[in-house]
Amino acid sequence: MKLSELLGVLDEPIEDFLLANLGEAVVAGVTSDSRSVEAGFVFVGIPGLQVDGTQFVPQALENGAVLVVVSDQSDFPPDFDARGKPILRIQDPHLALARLAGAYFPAPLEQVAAVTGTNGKTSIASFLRQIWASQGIAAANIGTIGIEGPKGTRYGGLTTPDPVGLMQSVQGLVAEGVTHLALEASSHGLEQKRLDCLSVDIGAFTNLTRDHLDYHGTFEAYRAAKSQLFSRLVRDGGTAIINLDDPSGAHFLKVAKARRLTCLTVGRSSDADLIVRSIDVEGFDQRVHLGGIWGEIDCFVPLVGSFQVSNALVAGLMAYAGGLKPQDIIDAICGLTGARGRMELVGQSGADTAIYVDYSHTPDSLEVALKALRPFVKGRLICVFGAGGDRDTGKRPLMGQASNNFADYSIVTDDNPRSEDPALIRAAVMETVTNGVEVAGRQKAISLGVDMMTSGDILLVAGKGHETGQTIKGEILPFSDHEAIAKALAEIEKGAAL
Ligand SMILES: CC(=O)N[C@H]1[C@@H](OP(=O)(O)OP(=O)(O)OC[C@H]2O[C@@H](n3ccc(=O)[nH]c3=O)[C@H](O)[C@@H]2O)O[C@H](CO)[C@@H](O)[C@@H]1O[C@H](C)C(=O)N[C@@H](C)C(=O)N[C@H](CCC(=O)O)C(=O)O
Ligand SMILES: Nc1ncnc2c1ncn2[C@@H]1O[C@H](COP(=O)(O)OP(=O)(O)OP(=O)(O)O)[C@@H](O)[C@H]1O
Ligand SMILES: N[C@H](CCC[C@H](N)C(=O)O)C(=O)O
Ligand SMILES: [Mg+2]
Repeated sequence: MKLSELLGVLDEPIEDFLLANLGEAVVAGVTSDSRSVEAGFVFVGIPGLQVDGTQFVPQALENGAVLVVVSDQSDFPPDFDARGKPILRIQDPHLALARLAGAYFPAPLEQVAAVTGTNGKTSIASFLRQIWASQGIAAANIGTIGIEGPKGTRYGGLTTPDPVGLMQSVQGLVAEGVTHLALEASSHGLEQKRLDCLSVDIGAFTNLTRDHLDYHGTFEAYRAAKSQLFSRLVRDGGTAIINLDDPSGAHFLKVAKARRLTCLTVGRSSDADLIVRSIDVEGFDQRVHLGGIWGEIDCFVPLVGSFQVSNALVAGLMAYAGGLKPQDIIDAICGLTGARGRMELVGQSGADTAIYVDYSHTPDSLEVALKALRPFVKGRLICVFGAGGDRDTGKRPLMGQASNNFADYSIVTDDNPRSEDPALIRAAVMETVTNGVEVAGRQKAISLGVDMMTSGDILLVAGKGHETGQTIKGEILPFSDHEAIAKALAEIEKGAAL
């Protein structure tokens, strides 16, 4: 692709001398990491939290960058003379990176949907892919659990990947025949415009509770970041799906209406387009009576927790917005499987017991998960959990409180301590815990939880869900809650056999 063609996707003016001198140059790649620059690459210097990418302009040019794009607010490193160099100064490098990545890695899709909110994104993206797939559509979802597509699952890193990595993945999926894509729009991703490389047809909002205040500073700023899905990202004429049961639903509806997006709402209120009239728990399944635009109809959700009803219906409305028929959607919901590590039943420690792994790592999701399990508890509800390091410190005592209030016994342990001292994180969680114990080391804590179970007990191992590693002091050590539980169960069996 020629540079002049690529630069056409930027809204900002390009100086004539750049186009005259470089317009015909063939671009060999786009990146925001100077260490990946090769001859012919366009390098975009992103002002980051640690460092301003503009500092790496000399390195990028040395590595053969055909053009570097930097913020008009940034300073070059000392002694660097920018005169006569192929440098484009623009207002918004994040947006430029996304637009350039989108143009450089074209990936024609029929439908792109993105879901935002504090909890439920991974579940909804996976459910939407499953609903599409039930109709023979080649679909994929990309997010916290990686990529799930027709050819299986690949582990991933970020909830919303950076635009270059994202577009490379999307191109791979398109080459496999994928036409429909469901994405998770994290607040970091929206703020950093990571999804601006794609044209989003359908957006959805689930719920908003405390998370990521370390990054956003205030709840209002966090909400504003999430609101960008409707205020900016969903394309003109696109559709917004909104969960009205959440207190922030009305705000998101207002934002979507201001953009004149087609709005479809779901919730218990009779104002919702899809009305949840009642939910009856039938064993580990739920029967939901719906009213509104799909008529008076029952929908069967084969998952635990009323939050999964909300997730399934948001995904259902996203599929509906894309043209699927209500009956086909309801049939597909009946066959949904939960995303890995989301309220997943992974074992038993004796008769009438159950062990669940769940990804709840916020005060609200921990409360929601514990409340979802409560109806099935005949003995005690035991909760093993911790809080992540290098993340919002304010949520730690609130997570302790959630477990204290809604579990019968709390085992407070380590999540991903990252660069922090795990003992200090545990101490912050323990501030509000009166009904439990602190245990250093996640395996030890899980083994204790499994060991103390007696008939009628349910154990919830919360916080790490699908994760296969534990980040401690910059190193990712292999760790999986699934394996830790299996190990604890094997130890009990071994003990019993002796
Ligand atoms: C807080 C956050 O969003 N951080 C992201 C951000 O890092 P940063 O701002 O610290 O970047 P930086 O290190 O200052 O570097 C600035 C720029 O210089 C470049 N650089 C750097 C060094 C060098 O030698 N050469 C060079 O060019 C970097 O590539 C970068 O473009 O930009 C990086 C490059 O895109 C991301 O990898 C990084 O994600 C980190 C790994 C991360 O942990 N992010 C988490 C918090 C995150 O994004 N989470 C969300 C939400 C999760 C959820 O709730 O589900 C997610 O979407 O996953
Ligand atoms: N609709 C919901 N409302 C409240 N809690 C939920 C909801 N859906 C899921 N949860 C809880 O939140 C946890 C995370 O769910 P999920 O992974 O689907 O959300 P997410 O938004 O993708 O999270 P993340 O931001 O970490 O990627 C689940 O394990 C469950 O405990
Ligand atoms: N996307 C979330 C995941 C948190 C998972 C939890 N296990 C933790 O480490 O806190 C984050 O990066 O904050
Ligand atoms: Mg997720």
